[in-house]
Formats: sequence, C-alpha cells, structure tokens
Amino acid sequence: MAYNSIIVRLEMNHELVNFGEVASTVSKAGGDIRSIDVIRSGQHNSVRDITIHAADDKEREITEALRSLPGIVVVNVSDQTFLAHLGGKIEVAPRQPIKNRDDLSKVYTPGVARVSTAIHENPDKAYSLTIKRNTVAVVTDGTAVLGLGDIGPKAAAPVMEGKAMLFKQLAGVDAFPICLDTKDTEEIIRTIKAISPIFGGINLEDISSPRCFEIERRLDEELDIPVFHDDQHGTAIVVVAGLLNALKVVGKRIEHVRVIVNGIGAAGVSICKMLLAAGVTRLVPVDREGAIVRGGQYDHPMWAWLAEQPQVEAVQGTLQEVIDGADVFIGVSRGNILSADDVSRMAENRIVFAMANPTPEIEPEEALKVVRVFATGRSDYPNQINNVLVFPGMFRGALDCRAKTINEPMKLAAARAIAAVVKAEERHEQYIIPSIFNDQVVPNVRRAVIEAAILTGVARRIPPDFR
Ligand SMILES: NC(=O)c1ccc[n+]([C@@H]2O[C@H](COP(=O)([O-])OP(=O)(O)OC[C@H]3O[C@@H](n4cnc5c(N)ncnc54)[C@H](O)[C@@H]3O)[C@@H](O)[C@H]2O)c1
Ligand SMILES: O=C(O)C[C@H](O)C(=O)O
Ligand SMILES: [Mg+2]
Repeated sequence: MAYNSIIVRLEMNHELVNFGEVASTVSKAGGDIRSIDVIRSGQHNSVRDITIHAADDKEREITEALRSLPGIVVVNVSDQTFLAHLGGKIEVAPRQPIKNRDDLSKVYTPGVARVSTAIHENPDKAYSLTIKRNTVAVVTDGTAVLGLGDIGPKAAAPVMEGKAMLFKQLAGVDAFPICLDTKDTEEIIRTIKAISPIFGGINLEDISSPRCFEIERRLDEELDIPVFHDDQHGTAIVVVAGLLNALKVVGKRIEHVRVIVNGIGAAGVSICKMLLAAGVTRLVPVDREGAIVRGGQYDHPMWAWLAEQPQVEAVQGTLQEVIDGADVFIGVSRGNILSADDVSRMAENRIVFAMANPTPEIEPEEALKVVRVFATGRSDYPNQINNVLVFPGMFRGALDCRAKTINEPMKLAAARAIAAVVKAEERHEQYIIPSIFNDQVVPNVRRAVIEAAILTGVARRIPPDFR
C-alpha cells in the first residue's frame, strides 16, 4: 500500500472541540499527524494546517471523520504529491547571467552570428558550442504511460518531467519532455528526426507496442545520435541485473531456471531477448491470451520471433496454468493479475518481480508471504527494479563518448555494472538491486557503457578519464 502526506486546513471552534479530539480522530481513522502549523489563532476559533501521513486508501476516511466532528470545518485538503507538481517540475535556466550590453552582444546578436557561422562551416561544433552535448529528448506519444495505458500526451507529461528531473539530478543530463499529439508511426519518426539537431540523444518513453519497435529501429538507423526505448531496454537491463543477484541469493543457475515473463509488450519483448542472451534455457512468454508458444503463429512480429526460439516452451496455457513449477515470474503487464495462490504453485525458492506501475501484478503484502525474493518497480518497497537505475548512467556514458548508437554489448555491460554494485557480502533477499540513491550506480553504468562503446567502435570521442 502506498503512503502519502496530506495537509488538512481546519477551522476549529474551541468551545465545541479541542485538539486532542482532532488528534485521536485522525489516529483512529488510520492517520499519523506529522506536523501542525497555526495559520490564525483567535479567542473562539483558530485555523491550523495539519500534515497527516496515511495510506492512500485512508485519506477519504480521515477527512470524513474530521468533517463529522462538531466544531470543525475542513477548509481545504491538499495532497503533497499534487503540490510537488504545481507549476511543473522542471525549468530551463541560463548558465550565465546577462548583466550588460557587452554580455548581450556576446550571447546574442551580433556575437552569436560568428558562432552560428562556425557551426555552419563545421557541424560537429554543435557539440562544443550548443546544448547538444548534454541534452536528451524524452519523447512519448502517451500511449503506454506506466500501466495506465493510452492516456494521451498531456497526461503523460508529469511522467516525462519526472524522467527529466532524474536525468539531471542523477547524471547531470539536461533532458526535455516532448509529448507528441500523434500515434502515427511515420509521423512520430518524422517529427523526432525533425527536432533531433538540438539533441545529443533520444529517450523514447511509454510508446505502446508493437509501434515502439519500428519507431526505435528506424530512428536508430536514420539518426546519428543514440536512440533508446527506455521501457524496452532500460527495463530489460535492470531485470537482468536484479535476476543475476536474486539467483545467487536462492542458489539457482540461470541455465536451469524456468522463467515466466507476463506482458509481452515493449518491456516484455526486450526482457525476453535479454534473458535469452544471458543464458535462460526455459522461457515462457505470456500475454493476455495465454502463453506464446514455440511453433505458434502470430501476427505480432516480435511474438513470431519468440515462437521460433528453441528456448521458448511449446506448451499452451493460461498464466494460471503455466505458472506451476516456475522458478521466476517477471511481470510487466497490468496490476493485480496474480494471486498468492498462483504464486504458491511455483517452485521452491521462487523469485517474483512484479513490475507493473503504479500497481504491481500482485500486492506486495500478499506476495511477501509466499516468495523468497520479491521486487516491484516502486520506490516504497525494498528491491525497486525500475529503469531509473539505467537511463541516467546509460545516457551519461553515451553522451560523454558521443556514441552513435546504443548496442547490445553496451546494454549487457550496464546490467553487469548495476548488479556488481551489490557486493557479495551485502546481498540478501531484501537487497538484490542497489538503490537509485546509491552514488555508485551512475558512475559504474557510465564507465561500463563507455568501455563497451569504445570496444565495439561506436564511440566518436574518448572521454578524458579514458585517455
Ligand atoms: N519497473 C519498471 O522499470 C518498468 C519499466 C517499463 C514498464 N513497466 C511496467 O510494465 C507494464 C507494461 O509496460 P510496457 O511499456 O511494456 O507496455 P505495453 O503496452 O507495451 O505492453 C503491455 C503488455 O501487457 C499485456 N497485458 C495486459 N494485460 C495483461 C494480462 N492481464 N496478462 C498478460 N499480459 C497482459 C498487453 O497485451 C501488452 O502486450 C506497465 O505497467 C509499466 O508501468 C515497468
Ligand atoms: O516510469 C517508471 O516508473 C518506470 C517505467 O518507465 C514505466 O513505464 O513504468
Ligand atoms: Mg515508462
């Protein structure tokens, strides 16, 4: 269950109610008072802001209980999560002040014209003389936003702004959210190509499958800057990192385990591919209609590809049928589609990564009773398996070495680098993946990505610390 803080502004009539009654009402309804601010205090009444920490599903109960107290008027309820979004979460700021005409003539006309001419004569100078060197576009069409589905480009913006914040805070990358009002594959490709000159990389986000595969492939071929669909590869990289460590905890080998991947969309396809590359020999991809089986006929190009892989099982069935005896369940589908009973039919020492956001495939409280290792995509439980462990360091590395593309060796290197942040002596059921606040994650991923880019010949610059 997610917890949140709400601020309730109350007007209290002191003749009818005292604060002790307010506090006990909040506590009985499941809230925890964290702070009280007196906004106005009079002889007969006062106005106070009380900050209450509570489970999401208790908020209504708490405010209703307060409203029913005699002598209390609930003036306003504000949710701190919404407050954190007021006015948007990022801004564009100048890197130097313009204090006088002299400054103005350097950064703007006439001085700027000489710089533009220099770039015209040598387009590579865009990297040293503009923001291209450090700027990534976070591009979505709003069609697969978290697990919320096709909620459109405007509603997708808070997620994209959040990604941009993380890029900057964790890796110093300037990222800009671009929310496109089109779902047409060709139009998306054309638009991204048209805006690409100012960017050093393109992070595709929350674009639904199967269009996301074609969009990424074409852009990667047609642009000379790295293009990375975060939901595919960021997720696959972090899953492989978590799985390598989880398997060590339970003492199983990747070649022996039977793995279910539920939800064969953007994330699921890339996870399946990377698991096969990492050595999985028994794979069961499952989507809404049940298992995708070896030898099956599918219109979806990536499902057809999976059906040709020798490691994919040939036995048909629903998730509830095929889960029996599985060692690992990886969910990148929808919330609440798995029960504790389903999980308890898996093999002993089972590993469950329930990564649908914001609601995991199974409630953590349910799953924790029946699994050995459990992870979600969320920040409010241990073992957060989220692509935020990947994209900041991945782009930091790709930008620093001016990689033309992000290839498979760079991805595998990133997965190993993340897994290696958790030392053998620290590793246990609740700690298979480092926290995003672990300050070794971004530098380790960056280093691994640059090394792999140099070795595979896609780096166009050797960063000073690699010379
Ligand atoms: N934790 C992370 O880092 C992370 C990263 C990427 C995606 N995700 C989550 O994974 C989910 C999928 O994301 P995506 O970008 O791949 O979306 P997507 O729309 O490309 O794919 C979702 C797939 O799940 C399938 N699906 C839906 N309901 C299902 C069910 N009941 N059983 C089996 N399959 C079902 C759909 O048919 C589709 O193929 C979302 O909830 C998203 O938030 C998490
Ligand atoms: O945004 C996230 O938290 C992870 C991922 O990109 C998702 O779509 O769920
Ligand atoms: Mg996403």
